Amino acid sequence: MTPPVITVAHGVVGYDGRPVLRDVSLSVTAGEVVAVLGANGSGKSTLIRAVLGLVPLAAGSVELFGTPLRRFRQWRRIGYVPQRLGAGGGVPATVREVVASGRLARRGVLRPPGRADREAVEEALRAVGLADRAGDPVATLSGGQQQRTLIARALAGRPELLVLDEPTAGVDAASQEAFAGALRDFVDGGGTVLLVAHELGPLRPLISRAVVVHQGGIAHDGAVPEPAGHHAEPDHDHVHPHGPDEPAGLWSS
Ligand SMILES: Nc1ncnc2c1ncn2[C@@H]1O[C@H](COP(=O)(O)OP(=O)(O)OP(=O)(O)O)[C@@H](O)[C@H]1O
Repeated sequence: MTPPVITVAHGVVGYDGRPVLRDVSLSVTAGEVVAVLGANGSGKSTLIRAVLGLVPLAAGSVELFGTPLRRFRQWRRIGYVPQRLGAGGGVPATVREVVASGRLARRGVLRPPGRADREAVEEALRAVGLADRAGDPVATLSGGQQQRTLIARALAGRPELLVLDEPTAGVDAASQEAFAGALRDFVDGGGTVLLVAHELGPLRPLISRAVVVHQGGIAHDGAVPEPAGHHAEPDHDHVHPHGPDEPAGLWSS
């Protein structure tokens, strides 16, 4: 049997001795699109950073593609888009250069890019709707377009797993739609996705499962919860898949 793409078993993470994740277990199988939801500071980013080995576990274990994290070396199978580019300080790189950097893990730094590299870069640029901006300096793009550039960089490496931290936060509607389209193509091609989100927006129909992080644990793992505003509707009387002690405003924080 194929092992899960991600397995976290009883993961504990703390910063400076202060626990952030207490006992988190999570398994993601190939082809799933899992959204990690929760209020600000609940530990969503910490969870995905622990999955990637970017923060150490105080206890518990992580496996990627069936291999314990400490022995895992096949990083080309994973594309990661962190939360923000930051102000950038006027990086002169063009959109195409940034996206092409996503091929480095595959081709190595010293070998010049080949046709497969160039094709993967152009395809990724098309996937996120930035082919016409490829020659422009990244600094001249909107925040949403810069975020799409990072997503294209991850896609250019042709990963099997995409890990995205708030890919659509503060991103304009056009970029959100473009991103949703690129993600759909990726998933249709057999890709697996783990993403942190505050609001799902156009991503919503793509999400197969939601994991809600609350007070250092997983408060819900299953169907995508309704947006918070929905609760105010007068005809809102269906039974929730999650417990009655669920925190309000998971979506509005
Ligand atoms: N490097 C760090 N050192 C110390 N504390 C940290 C560090 N990173 C995060 N924290 C703290 O850990 C807690 C969880 O942070 P995390 O970024 O995982 O939450 P989050 O759910 O992703 O929040 P947000 O929605 O604001 O991005 C917060 O209280 C945060 O201040």
